[in-house]
Amino acid sequence: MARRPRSELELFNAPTSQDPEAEKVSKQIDEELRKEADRLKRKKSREVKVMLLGQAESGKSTLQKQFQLHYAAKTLERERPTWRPIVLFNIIQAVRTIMEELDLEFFSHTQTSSSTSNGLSSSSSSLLDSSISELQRARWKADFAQVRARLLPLTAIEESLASDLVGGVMITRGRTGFVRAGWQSLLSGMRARAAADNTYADHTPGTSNLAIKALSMVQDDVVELWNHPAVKKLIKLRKIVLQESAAYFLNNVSRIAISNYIPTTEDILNVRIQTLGVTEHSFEINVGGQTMNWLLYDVGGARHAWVPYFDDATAIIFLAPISAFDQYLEEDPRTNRIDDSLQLWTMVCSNLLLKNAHLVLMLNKTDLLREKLNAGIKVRKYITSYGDRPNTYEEASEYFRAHFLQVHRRKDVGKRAMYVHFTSMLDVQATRSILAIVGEAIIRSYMESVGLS
Ligand SMILES: Nc1nc2c(ncn2[C@@H]2O[C@H](COP(=O)(O)OP(=O)(O)OP(=O)(O)O)[C@@H](O)[C@H]2O)c(=O)[nH]1
Ligand SMILES: [Mg+2]
Repeated sequence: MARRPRSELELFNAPTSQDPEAEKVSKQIDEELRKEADRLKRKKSREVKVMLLGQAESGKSTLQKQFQLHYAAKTLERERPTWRPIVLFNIIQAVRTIMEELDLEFFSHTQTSSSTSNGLSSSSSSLLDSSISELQRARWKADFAQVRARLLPLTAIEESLASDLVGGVMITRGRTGFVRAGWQSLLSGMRARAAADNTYADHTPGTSNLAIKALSMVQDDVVELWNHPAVKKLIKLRKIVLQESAAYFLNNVSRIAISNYIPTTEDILNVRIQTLGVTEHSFEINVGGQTMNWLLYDVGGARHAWVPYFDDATAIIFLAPISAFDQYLEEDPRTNRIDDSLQLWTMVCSNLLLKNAHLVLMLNKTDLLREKLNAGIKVRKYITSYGDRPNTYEEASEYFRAHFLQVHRRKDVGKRAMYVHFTSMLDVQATRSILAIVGEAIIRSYMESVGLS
């Protein structure tokens, strides 16, 4: 007859050690505990902890997606539909931001002068005034009034889409329009479910289907708005400031506005959603014949308060977006974003708690840097110390690299070697090669740290 498993209480009240049966059970338990401890020790000894650091929007989550793409492609495949509402959210956010700025431009300025000959008032504080005629302005205002009315049903969905994403928590309506705490747990819940049932379903179907429908009905208006000369002009004048990925999504509206839309890998890499807190991602990665469990910690924003929890990190990958030379911090508009990155990098290099971590520096968004320089944006205008150097990609990228290297040379408390890469996290092929190099270097450093080299 099969023996009934003993309950914990029975084991607790088990006969004394003279009882051979009890001794056998006790030995068995000891053996199992030892095995479990061994297993945990083995697992821990194969764990590579990597912390992703860098200012907000530096590309940490995008790097995490690239890791996933190269080392756990199946999971990314399963998650595809869960990015659908977020893509839609990014599009609606962009449309709403443009509309708000146009509203301010055309309808909210202090009207100073009296009516003009065509019956429209002219405003004195408009940014566009200096560069366009009154007639032009009146035409644009009329264009916008029409488009605005047609786009209202689309922008009205933003909040319910957002509240679906955050499980009803809340969403801000600022430029970044970030989603507050809650979305990650929901998204990871959705991912877990998608992974578990292996389905390809959107887990917020109601609202995102509604959003797709609304988008498909007004897609021509979205395109018209996006290509309108007034919008282009206000973007150039930096009156309208959109997320970096807005242009990508607005240029792809007709592809996305279909009922069976599933985000492509490029869409997923372009999505912008702020990470809050720390998210852990685990991958089995085989580097040089060794399969290790990599734990990637994606730290939202520049929250260095988390650093003490990662004093056992094998490596830190620090991302510095070098395209940001003409941008300032949202929370402190006097701080240039490259300066901010250098300050954070100084903190990382000089942090004693992290002194054993292998350092990798990724000078990211090189594609955007190129674009900006090609468009004639001058580094010197924003960073005076750039002086008379040529405004070329080669010169500027080298200039930024030298600054980061200098900080490392002066501030590194661990006397570590440092690996620098120029990256564009949207470039799948180039990132694949860089991840292979970075992976090997991290494993080598890991082996040295555990005395296996
Ligand atoms: N053009 C370009 N865009 C990039 C690159 N890397 C990231 N992005 C985009 O930049 C935006 C911000 O990237 P994220 O990965 O969300 O930034 P993050 O560092 O995780 O930001 P937080 O979560 O706020 O800390 C996203 O829209 C990305 O698609 C790059 O190399 N080039
Ligand atoms: Mg992030």
